Amino acid sequence: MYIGSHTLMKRYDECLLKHGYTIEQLVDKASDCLLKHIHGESFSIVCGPGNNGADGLSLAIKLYQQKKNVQVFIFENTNHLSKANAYYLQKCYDLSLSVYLFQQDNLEELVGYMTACDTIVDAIFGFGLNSSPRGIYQSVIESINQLYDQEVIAVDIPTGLQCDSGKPYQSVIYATSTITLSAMKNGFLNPDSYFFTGKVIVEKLDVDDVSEEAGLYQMADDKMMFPLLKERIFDGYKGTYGHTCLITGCIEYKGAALLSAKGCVYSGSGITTVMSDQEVIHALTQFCPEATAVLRPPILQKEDFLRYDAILIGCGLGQSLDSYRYVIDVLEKTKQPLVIDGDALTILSAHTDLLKHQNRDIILTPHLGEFQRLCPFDSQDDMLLVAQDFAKEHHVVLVLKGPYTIVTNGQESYRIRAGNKAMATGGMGDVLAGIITSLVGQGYPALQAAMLGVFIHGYTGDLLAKEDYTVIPSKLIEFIPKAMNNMIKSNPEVTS
Ligand SMILES: NC(=O)C1=CN([C@@H]2O[C@H](COP(=O)(O)OP(=O)(O)OC[C@H]3O[C@@H](n4cnc5c(N)ncnc54)[C@H](OP(=O)(O)O)[C@@H]3O)[C@@H](O)[C@H]2O)[C@H](O)CC1
Ligand SMILES: [K+]
Repeated sequence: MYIGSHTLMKRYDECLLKHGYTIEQLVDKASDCLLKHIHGESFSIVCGPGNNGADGLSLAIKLYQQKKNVQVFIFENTNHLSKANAYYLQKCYDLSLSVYLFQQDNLEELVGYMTACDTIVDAIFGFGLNSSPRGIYQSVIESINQLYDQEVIAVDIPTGLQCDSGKPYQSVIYATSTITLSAMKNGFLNPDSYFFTGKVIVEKLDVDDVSEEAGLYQMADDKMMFPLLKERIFDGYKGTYGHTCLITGCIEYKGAALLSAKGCVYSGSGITTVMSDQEVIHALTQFCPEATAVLRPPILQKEDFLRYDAILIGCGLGQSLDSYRYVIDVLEKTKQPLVIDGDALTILSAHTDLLKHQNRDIILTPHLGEFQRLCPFDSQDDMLLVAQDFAKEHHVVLVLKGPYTIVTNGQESYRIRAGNKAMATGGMGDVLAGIITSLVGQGYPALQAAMLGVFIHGYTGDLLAKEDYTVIPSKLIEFIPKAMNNMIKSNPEVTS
C-alpha cells in the first residue's frame, strides 16, 4: 500500500499528466473508482471548485446516466473553477442535471433539499485544501453535519481534514466512509482521523503506476518485512555474522551504551565490541558478558577500526569536546558502514558537510527533535517530503523515529507498520541503534538493515504490549530472539 501527503499527491498527478493523461481523463478514472463503492438511489453531490469537485461532477453524470436521482450543489460557477471542474460542470448543464448554486441567502433551503436523498457525496475539497475552509464552505459543512439520516461519502478526504496530519481544521465533514484515490493519505495513519473518515477504502486509478516516480511512501508491513529476515545458515559461526564496533557511552550515560550493545548481540551480531570508557566497560561485563570491549583511545585512528564490519557512534556518547572529536574522527578516518544515533547526531548537526563525499552506507536514526537540529523545518512542512529530500541531499538512509517510523534513502521511502505507544520509554532508541548496527554488520544493505531493524524492534514491542502496559528496553531486548524466530517461522518462503 502506498502513502501520500498533499505534496506527494500533487507530484503524483503531475507525473500522470507527464505520462500523457489529460486532467479530464484522470477525473473520469477517479469517478469510476467512486462509482464502484456508491450504492443507493438518490444522491446529493456537493462539489467544490477544484478537482475534488470535478470528481464529484463526473460521478454525478455517471449516476444520472444510470437513471439515479441526482442533485448537484456547487459554490461558484465563475472562472475560479479548475479546468476539469469547468469541463464537467458544463457537461452537467448540457445534460440538464439539477445544479444548485449555494449563496449566503439560500443555504438553509438548499441543505433542506438534501434531506430527501439517501446519500450525500462530499466532493468539496480534497488534498488541495490549504487552510480552514472559508466563508460559505464552513457553513455548508456544519449544516451537512446536522443531517443524521443520510450516508455521507467523502471523495478522497473528508473536507476539512488535513491531508498530512489527519487533524481537523475548524470545520470538517463527518463521513460515514471515505473513498481515497490512488494512495492512502498520510493523515489517515493518525487513529483520531477515523472520527472523520469513517471506513477508508483505497482505490487505485486505472492508469500507469507512477507511485515510485512520484516518491510515494510504501507501507512496510508483516508481509513485506518477514521475508527480508534471513534464516541463520547451517555451518555459520561468529565470523559469519559480522564484527560490530559501538563507540558509545561515557561516565554520565552508561545505560545507553549497555542497551545498544545488548540489542546488537541479541539481534544476531557475530561479535560486538564496545569502545568506551572504563566505567562503561566494567558495567558491560555484568550486563552483557557476550559483548567484548576496548578502551576508547583519546584520538581515534584509522587502524583502530580495520577489523570491523560496521560502526555505531552515539548512544550515550555525551556532548563533551572529546565526543565532538570522536564524531569527526569517525567520519574522517573510517570507511565502514556507519550508524549515527543520539548525541552523535546533535554533534553532526553543526557539521553536516562531513556527510559529503563519504562514499559508504550511513544510517542516521534521529527522533523528531534531533532531526529538527539536523534539518531545521517548520511545523507546517510536509515531513514526508522533508525527510526524503534530506536523505537524497546527504546520501544517507534516514530513520525518522515516531509512529510508523519513516525510513528513506531519498529514492525509496517507507513507513514501518510496527511499534506502539507502550514503547515510549528512555533507552528504546539505543536498542534500535544496536539492532540496526547488528544487521548492517551481518551484511544487510543499509536500507534493508534500517527497515528490518525498525520492524524487529517494533514487532518485538508489539508482542510484549499485548500483555504489558509499558514495554521497557531491557525486557524488549530479551524478547528479540523470540520475535525474530517468530518472523522466520511465519515466513511462508522458509516454512514451506
Ligand atoms: N491521482 C489522483 O488521486 C487524482 C485525484 N484527483 C482529485 O483531485 C483532488 C485535488 O484537486 P485540487 O484541485 O488540487 O484540490 P481541491 O479540489 O482539493 O481544492 C482546490 C480548490 O480549493 C480552494 N481552496 C483551498 N483552500 C481553501 C480554503 N481554505 N477555503 C476555500 N477554498 C480553498 C482552492 O482555491 P485557491 O484560491 O486556494 O487556489 C482551489 O480552488 C484530489 O483530492 C482528488 O479528489 C483528480 O481526480 C485527479 C487524479
Ligand atoms: K472531499
